[in-house]
Amino acid sequence: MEFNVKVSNVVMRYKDFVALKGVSFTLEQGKVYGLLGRNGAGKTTLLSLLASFIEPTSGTILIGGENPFENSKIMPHVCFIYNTNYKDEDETVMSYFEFAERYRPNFDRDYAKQLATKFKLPLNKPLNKLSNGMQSAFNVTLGLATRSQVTIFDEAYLGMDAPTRELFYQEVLEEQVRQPRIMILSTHLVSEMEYLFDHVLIVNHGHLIIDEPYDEFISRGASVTGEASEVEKFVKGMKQLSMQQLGRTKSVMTYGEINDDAQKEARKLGLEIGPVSLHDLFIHLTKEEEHYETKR
Ligand SMILES: Nc1ncnc2c1ncn2[C@@H]1O[C@H](COP(=O)(O)OP(=O)(O)OP(=O)(O)O)[C@@H](O)[C@H]1O
Repeated sequence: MEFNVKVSNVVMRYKDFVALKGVSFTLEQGKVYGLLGRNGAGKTTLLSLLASFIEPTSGTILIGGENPFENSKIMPHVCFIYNTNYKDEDETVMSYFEFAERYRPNFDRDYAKQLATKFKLPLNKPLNKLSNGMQSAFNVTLGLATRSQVTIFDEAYLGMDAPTRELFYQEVLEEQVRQPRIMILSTHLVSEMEYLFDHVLIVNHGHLIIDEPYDEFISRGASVTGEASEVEKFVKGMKQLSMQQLGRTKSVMTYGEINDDAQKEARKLGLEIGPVSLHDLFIHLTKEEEHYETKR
């Protein structure tokens, strides 16, 4: 069975606050999705809907062609990993693995133990005796070893140190080769994690403003640098996200295609066209103040 995800025109209202305002997208097996958004943009709300923790106010969510809400056929194949509070949890790491094995059809106990060794998780230690970073490593271990068709990590790295996060990222990449599935990584660590993403979703104020393959999205951003008046002429009419000027040298971040003719023109004018990072595009597409200049 294919567990692709189809979200159509989903609205989520909490009393009189609308957290998601008509969101539609599809997710395909074998891809890692980076879900980005400012604080309060609606990421956790969206992920909680996919995990059927809550039901949408309107719109539809289909996983494997079915409504996943309270659906015992679908739910075992969706795994939502988030920052869980284990302060009252005195079960051990190993007993959680045994529990997961009973309820998760694809849970791989050997892989879970390998990950526990990598993350230095003592199997016989109660969860509430693990440090914050170790609890996150435990969560990530469950998410990876559960091998659910739809695996969601909502800021799962909280508290992990940099080398541990790197171990997690490497496992995400290796797992996508070994057992391809849908993985969604919601994160604020954009620069650190962007190399993992096949596809980028950006939520802003409850709207999905970007839903694009990573490479296509990134290729639309450019920095145009050179003599100020030439740069101004060149970027006129383009969507401009930011500008910096030092003396007579100006650099403008643009968003939109710069075709081959325009590239040639830029070279003639002595302008340099460089790439822009996902981090920069994200910041400037979601910043609060008016863009200093928008499409004219
Ligand atoms: N149960 C709730 N009742 C009322 N409002 C809520 C509830 N849950 C979330 N919200 C509101 O919905 C909006 C989106 O919240 P959400 O947690 O989805 O954001 P987020 O993008 O995950 O943010 P962050 O990056 O800070 O974790 C916020 O304004 C939040 O206050």
